Amino acid sequence: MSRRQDSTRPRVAVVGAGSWGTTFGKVLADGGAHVTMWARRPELAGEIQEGKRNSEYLPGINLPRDMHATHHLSEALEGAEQVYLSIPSQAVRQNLKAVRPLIAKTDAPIVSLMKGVERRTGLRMSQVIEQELGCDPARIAVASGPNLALEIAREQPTAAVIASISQETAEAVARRARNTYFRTFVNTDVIGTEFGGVLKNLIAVAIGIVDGVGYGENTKASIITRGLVEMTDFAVAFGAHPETLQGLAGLGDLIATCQSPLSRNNTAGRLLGQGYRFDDVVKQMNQTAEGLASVAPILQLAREVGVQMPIVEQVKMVLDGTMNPRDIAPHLTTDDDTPQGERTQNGQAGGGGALWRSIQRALDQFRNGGRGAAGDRP
Ligand SMILES: NC(=O)C1=CN([C@@H]2O[C@H](COP(=O)(O)OP(=O)(O)OC[C@H]3O[C@@H](n4cnc5c(N)ncnc54)[C@H](O)[C@@H]3O)[C@@H](O)[C@H]2O)C=CC1
Ligand SMILES: O=C(CO)COP(=O)(O)O
Repeated sequence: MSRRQDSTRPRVAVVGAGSWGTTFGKVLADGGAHVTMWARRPELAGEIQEGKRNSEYLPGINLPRDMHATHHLSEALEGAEQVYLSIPSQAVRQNLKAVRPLIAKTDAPIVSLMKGVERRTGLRMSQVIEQELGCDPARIAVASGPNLALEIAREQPTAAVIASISQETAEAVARRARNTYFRTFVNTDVIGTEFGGVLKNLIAVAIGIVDGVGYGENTKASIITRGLVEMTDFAVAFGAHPETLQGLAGLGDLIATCQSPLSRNNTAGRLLGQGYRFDDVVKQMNQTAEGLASVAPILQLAREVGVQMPIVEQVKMVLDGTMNPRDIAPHLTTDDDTPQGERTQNGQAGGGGALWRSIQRALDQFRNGGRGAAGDRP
């Protein structure tokens, strides 16, 4: 590629050069963009820029020749038509403070690639971006889906979804972030798309735990299925469309993350299930496992809207060391004797929560002449 051809390519910036940021940079470059990565560490920026490698995060992967990297944020952001963010969720706010003045004169879409919530505030990443950049939410997009970085870096065919409250923004980002091995769909359900990515991490930790204990496929399938119910109840209570949780950002990502040993959340869970203590697991993980920091704020949010999340509750107990990993199950050990309807634990889409559940139970009892329990509901 000549310098002239390179300069006619649309410029994009990727902030964060870990496994996902670098992989996404490759996706964008292979899709025709002029990509500049920002890496916090100069030596990593140097390796990507000079060697076209990121040996720490993507061993064995050759990066495109025209993918660039710098550890100067201003250089990375200069002239960017779109800005992608891929750093651990707990570090996003502080990094955005540095980004803000550098993009003040542009209206470039800002795209979150992250799958966590901020521990202190419980906010989704698009909300943190909106707060810190003070920008129109229609400029913000999020990318999610079954996207294990190393598989995509190996160019294995994958689909993802780009969500923005602005269809136009979602489409502009989806057009840029696609190539022969990476296809992007769009939706306008930012809440469902973001929460799907956050919540599947928590279920993947649970799957890792039971895997580490040595339980088999029945346990895992039960947790995945009931986990999807928890994810849906929670997200819908916050305004998500239930269909989003059936899509790439929900079920799709849940399957990928729960099945793959590449998943860091799954790996962290497995170590816990094998008997390692939480502190030791954190020490052993040299990449980001977002689920570990998201458990507490998600449970706090769930309590605020009256949504029950028995699997996530148990993950927290295992993390806290108050539950033996062997006892984790797709239900609460404190379940009462009344069999639950299968469809959701919290009632209808829309999130009536515990209140709705009691009403359902009372109605069922009334229909049964005051006898018996609620059966499976469609
Ligand atoms: N790796 C994957 O397969 C996927 C990851 N994600 C999400 O992408 C986000 C980033 O994860 P990964 O790239 O996988 O993590 P990673 O652990 O591979 O890389 C994180 C990067 O952020 C940098 N970093 C750490 N602390 C920082 C700070 N305070 N300020 C600036 N940079 C800092 C690290 O040096 C590293 O370059 C997470 O929210 C994750 O859930 C989403 C889809 C796939
Ligand atoms: O989000 C992911 C796959 O879609 C990556 O999952 P982990 O963060 O658990 O590796």
